[in-house]
Amino acid sequence: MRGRFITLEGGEGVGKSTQIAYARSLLEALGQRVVATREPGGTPLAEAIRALLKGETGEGMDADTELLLVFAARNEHLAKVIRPALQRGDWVLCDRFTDATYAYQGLGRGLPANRIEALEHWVQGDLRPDMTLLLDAPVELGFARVAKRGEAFDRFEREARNFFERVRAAYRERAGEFPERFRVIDAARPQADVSRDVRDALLGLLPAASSRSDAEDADA
Ligand SMILES: Nc1ncnc2c1ncn2[C@@H]1O[C@H](COP(=O)(O)OP(=O)(O)OP(=O)(O)O)[C@@H](O)[C@H]1O
Ligand SMILES: Cc1cn([C@H]2C[C@H](O)[C@@H](COP(=O)(O)O)O2)c(=O)[nH]c1=O
Repeated sequence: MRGRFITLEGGEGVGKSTQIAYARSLLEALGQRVVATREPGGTPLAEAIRALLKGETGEGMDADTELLLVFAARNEHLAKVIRPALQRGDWVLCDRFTDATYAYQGLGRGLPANRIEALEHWVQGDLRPDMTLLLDAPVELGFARVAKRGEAFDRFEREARNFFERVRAAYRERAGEFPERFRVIDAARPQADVSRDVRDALLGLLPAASSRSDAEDADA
């Protein structure tokens, strides 16, 4: 049986990594095999591309170069990690995927959607996430959380506020376009409230045999 492909999306600092860690421990406690991964990244080569994208060379980057690097990393990640895991029947929890490309390189950078669609079709074929959890929160709230980490901002995080407003708007548009796939979660609330919504969304994908009370035991 093919596994489940779940992506978490949203702007900077909304809590994606936090909720992936939560989802992983919940699913593992329910006896599921889980691969938790991220984009860009997830393999040594894709992580090296991530470092280039995040700006470790210190030079700027043409928007089309950025788009091509994102999809080069994605192709490697799909070939080495995501497709094999799904073929084994595992759950794949991925911190960002192609919706991020539509948000950041599409509305954010202003690249035309048909350029992204062409690469999506080439690299993914018909593979799409089974479910996408969009953690939605005001841009300033996400940045306040990122700032608390006390780390230097990367090449994306140094973009202007209106870039991230476009990213947020693009994610919300995508959620409206694909309502069967997206669950929009208000990520401005305390962590435990967000996790409850994540749990409810995931339980909806589990076979009926894994009951809600099992999940409540795992959560305790
Ligand atoms: N609901 C929440 N309320 C308050 N703080 C939170 C919440 N969720 C996560 N945090 C904290 O906010 C910070 C950012 O969270 P996290 O790293 O999970 O976000 P992210 O979306 O993965 O960030 P990035 O976009 O940088 O990858 C962390 O310090 C985390 O502990
Ligand atoms: C998948 C993907 C990612 N990005 C950007 C978005 C973020 O600023 C960084 C990833 O770092 P984070 O720790 O997850 O915040 O990469 C992008 O521009 N396009 C994409 O497709």
